Amino acid sequence: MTGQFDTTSGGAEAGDGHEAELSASLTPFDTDVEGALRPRSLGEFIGQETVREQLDLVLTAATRRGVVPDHLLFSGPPGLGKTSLAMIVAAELGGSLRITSGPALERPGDLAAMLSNLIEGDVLFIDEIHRIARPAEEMLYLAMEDFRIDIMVGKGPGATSIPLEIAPFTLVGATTRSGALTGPLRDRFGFTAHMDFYTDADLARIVTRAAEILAIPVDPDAALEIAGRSRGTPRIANRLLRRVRDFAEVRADGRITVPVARAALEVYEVDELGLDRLDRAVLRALLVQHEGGPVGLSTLAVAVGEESTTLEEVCEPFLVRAGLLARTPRGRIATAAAWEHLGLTRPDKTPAEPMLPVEVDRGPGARG
Ligand SMILES: Nc1ncnc2c1ncn2[C@@H]1O[C@H](COP(=O)(O)OP(=O)(O)OP(=O)(O)O)[C@@H](O)[C@H]1O
Repeated sequence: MTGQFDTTSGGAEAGDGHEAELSASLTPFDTDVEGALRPRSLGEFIGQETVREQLDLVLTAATRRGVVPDHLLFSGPPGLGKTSLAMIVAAELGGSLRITSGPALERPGDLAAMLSNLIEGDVLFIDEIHRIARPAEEMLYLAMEDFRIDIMVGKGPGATSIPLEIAPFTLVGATTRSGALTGPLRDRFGFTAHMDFYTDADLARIVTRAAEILAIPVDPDAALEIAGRSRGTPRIANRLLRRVRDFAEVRADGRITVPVARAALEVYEVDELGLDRLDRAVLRALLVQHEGGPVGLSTLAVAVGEESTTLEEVCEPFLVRAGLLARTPRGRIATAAAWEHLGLTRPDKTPAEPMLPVEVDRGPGARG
């Protein structure tokens, strides 16, 4: 079954100038390279076996009962396939996919317009749902539970609310911070999928699949080499593949072999663990300027000329996950693996042992 993907209308009222904003951040399957690489069915979706099995059960059972499936929440770091899964849900159900994001739903009217335009079986995808404004969130409660919204007419004491039935639909919410969702919103999802980082073997399959779609000849070992530097993330794997392809076409014969992949990734400054220049600059500042810490985040940020938030949100999660950096109450510290990775020797920071008087047992009857 193939669903339709409506990412342009956003469901907002025509002419309010808000359509593009409501649906700006996302792309349908075929508009760009990333879209072309998206898996289109659960069968094509590589890895995340548990999520796939659970989701398949939810969708199949609902289809057999002839009802719309429960609302679905996909949580996990960026680039792991939440948007792709939402598209797959719509495709598997044969419904249309309406795409928007939490920050775009500033006014409840924006959401009301989208909801009232849904037809039965549609899938409404709200990316970054943890960033939805409170009034829109409250409207969503009723919509999710009773397929109904209350439209406020008028202002002040004369204002009245008119209930409006909406078509049964499935909401798919995606979030990188499920902890930031309010309890009432989280409770209204019938199924939550926690997406994990991918194994190198799964990423190598993703690279191989993408290479086939893009008609890039790639050796299996080279796919694994790219996978190993992709930080467990399909989006990064596909991006590195495209950069390695550039290198292979310009500096080699077009085929991606292990030496070609290694040479390319050296040019793009992606090391064997997947660290980029900024990651290594952070580690170097921590090791060389601060002897491995502990050091505060803002001090590190100044040392590498970046914003603290960039360090905290972009570099740190991976450095921590790779076991190179640890957060402690006194600040960031480097692990032994970090010294080893940058090929540096840890200075001996143990303070000199104070000379303590040693008591010697000279045995009974001994004299001073
Ligand atoms: N399981 C998978 N199998 C094959 N390709 C995948 C898989 N998951 C993701 N991809 C690829 O990775 C790219 C990024 O995936 P997607 O946009 O769905 O991630 P996301 O989690 O929604 O990210 P974000 O939260 O940043 O929007 C897609 O274009 C797709 O090609």
